[in-house]
Amino acid sequence: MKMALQIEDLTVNYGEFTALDKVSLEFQQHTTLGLVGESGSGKSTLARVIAGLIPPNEGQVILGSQVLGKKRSREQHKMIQMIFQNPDSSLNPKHTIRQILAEGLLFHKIVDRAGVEKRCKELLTRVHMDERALGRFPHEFSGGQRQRIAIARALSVEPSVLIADEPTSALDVSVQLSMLELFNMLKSEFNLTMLFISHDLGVIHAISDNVAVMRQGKLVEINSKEQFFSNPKTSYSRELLSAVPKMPMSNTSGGIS
Ligand SMILES: Nc1ncnc2c1ncn2[C@@H]1O[C@H](COP(=O)(O)OP(=O)(O)OP(=O)(O)O)[C@@H](O)[C@H]1O
Repeated sequence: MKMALQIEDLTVNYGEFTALDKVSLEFQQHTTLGLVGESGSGKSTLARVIAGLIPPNEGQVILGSQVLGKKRSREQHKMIQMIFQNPDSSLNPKHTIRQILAEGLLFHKIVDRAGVEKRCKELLTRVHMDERALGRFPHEFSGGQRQRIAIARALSVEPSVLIADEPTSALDVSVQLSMLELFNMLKSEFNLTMLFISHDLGVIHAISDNVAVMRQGKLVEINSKEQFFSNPKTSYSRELLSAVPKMPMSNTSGGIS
């Protein structure tokens, strides 16, 4: 299978503190890598480096066959998009949903001005929202709907890689489930390669093809989902799994939620 993204020996220091310590990973095209690890293990830092939001002190990110330098081109930036736990961080409260979606479409010349309205409507449909949302403002929507708008915004520029950092953590369980279904659907529709961060192993089970585990800035395990949940490689992963209360079996969590 082709590699969509590779990261090699990524290291990030915050002053004396090493938040990422020579992390290397490969992402096969059109797969989802679930990233788990305790709070402070470096998951968000890794996500932000891959998305180009913070530069690494060492190491590199390779997208397809291109090494992404410290200053990414406009095209390189658009290819890796990120979604956050709080959608408000990427939605300008003073802009209508139309303006929010149109911005990236025009900036990256995905469509011309005449094509914007149609494309905005299509994007909303893809995230299962009504096109009448276009004239409204972010505060007029629920948290789950705002997250859908943030997803539509990220996908508007046609990225090849989507990074989602705890995108369902702030949502009710019922909304979480429909959001996970949406991510799985969009992964196929948009041919995405995904990095999905969650502290919830039920969510990781529902969304991932492969699972990576971080601890204290280091990658301690990378495994297929099946192997991770049935036969993890490290005692740390076994600890993580055993810390999860056993719940009645469900379709999404395989008993771990
Ligand atoms: N800008 C910063 N300056 C200094 N230290 C930072 C900064 N950002 C993160 N850190 C530290 O780096 C470590 C890794 O943080 P990071 O947010 O990547 O962890 P995480 O695994 O995503 O945690 P969580 O699950 O709680 O979000 C933490 O100890 C954090 O306090």
